[in-house]
Amino acid sequence: MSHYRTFTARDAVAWAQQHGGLANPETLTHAEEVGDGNLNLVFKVFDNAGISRIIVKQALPYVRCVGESWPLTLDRARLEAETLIAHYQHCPQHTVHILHFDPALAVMVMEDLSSYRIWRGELIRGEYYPQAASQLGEYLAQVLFHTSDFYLHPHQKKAEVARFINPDMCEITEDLFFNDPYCQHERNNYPAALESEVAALREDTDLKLAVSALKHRFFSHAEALLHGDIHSGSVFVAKGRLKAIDAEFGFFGPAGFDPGTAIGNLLLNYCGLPGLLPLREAADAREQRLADICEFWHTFTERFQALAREKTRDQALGCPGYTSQFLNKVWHDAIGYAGTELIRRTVGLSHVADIDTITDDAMRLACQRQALALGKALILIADKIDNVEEFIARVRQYS
Ligand SMILES: Nc1ncnc2c1ncn2[C@@H]1O[C@H](COP(=O)(O)OP(=O)(O)O)[C@@H](O)[C@H]1O
Ligand SMILES: CSC[C@H]1O[C@H](OP(=O)(O)O)[C@H](O)[C@@H]1O
Repeated sequence: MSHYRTFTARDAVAWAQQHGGLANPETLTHAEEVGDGNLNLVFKVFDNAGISRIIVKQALPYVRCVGESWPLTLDRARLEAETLIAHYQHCPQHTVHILHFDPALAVMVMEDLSSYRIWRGELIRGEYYPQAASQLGEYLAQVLFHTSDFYLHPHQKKAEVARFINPDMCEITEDLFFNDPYCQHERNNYPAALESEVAALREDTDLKLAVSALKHRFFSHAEALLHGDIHSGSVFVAKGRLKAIDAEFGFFGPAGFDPGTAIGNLLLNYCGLPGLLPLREAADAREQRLADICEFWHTFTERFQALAREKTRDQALGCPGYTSQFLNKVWHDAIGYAGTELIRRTVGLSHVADIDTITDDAMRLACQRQALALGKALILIADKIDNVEEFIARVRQYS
């Protein structure tokens, strides 16, 4: 018999008092539900001075943004907590700290990051965090390397793959990224004016073949413990600091998926900027986004290479030149996955504020068209791009 019940604000306060690890838990007095994501309840728990001190997050037995007609496993809370705990072990400076997890209630208690801001909002407002991209590269290099066959003993790696089997959440990604945009589906959501571009997606056999290969690798390549949904809304930033949250899509998948999702979201912002900021500021912010992608790419590559040099345990994977060969494949995958993120956020169920909050209809449509054209091109040319300079040059071609 399950003890699950949906938390009220009062429950959240009691839970935070009991499990928040504060020296003075009685000072916690009230809570507010602030969840703005697609899936879960998130409570901020405040003290008697009105300061938010602890976060209590609970999975609902359905998809929040759709409702009870779309039931969803509560086990996603365990997968989120365990992924973040594993990532914290390898990169505490860039991962939110999970303080407590209860599987029956699907509730976790975590570090309050209210002094940070969600990166997506900052990117939309034109606020620049010059270290964020390189910190995100550091986070992904650390967590992907330390959960890969380069580092883990083969037995431990296989046990970890089993612990992080996440079929229900993976199915959402499999459908939303790789199926829906390429067929007529009731979940799709795009303006009528985009119909001819969207019909062209359905008819493009080369594109669909490339998407099939990306989906197949997502199904079958258990390379590392991914965050699984590392978009700019899953990243908190502050001056010189960055922390990842929201890892309920975590599982062992192709290492290029996370860097691809991150780059895809920087590019969605790039596409939206002309509709978000005045002309001159938008042009400057676009250059910053391209510089962000460069920083992210270089940091990830250099850190992963350095970790592989110092810490590879497997004899064959330690062969000189193998890490570079592996990383070339990771980047080819990442470019393809970035393309699928651009497309699914434009025509699929779940959009991004970087484009949807553009108030001028014609401008928003132009930005959506650019995202689609860029997404398509990236999927098709992914395997031909060998370094970030070539990648940036290709992005500029679609501007
Ligand atoms: N550790 C945290 N500290 C402060 N605010 C948080 C924290 N975690 C989540 N939030 C707030 O809750 C919102 C939704 O959280 P998120 O984990 O993205 O939920 P979902 O799983 O539903 O997508 C975030 O955008 C942020 O405003
Ligand atoms: C039906 S879930 C849609 C979408 O929502 C997730 O994002 P988030 O939880 O961060 O809001 C994820 O990107 C899913 O693809």
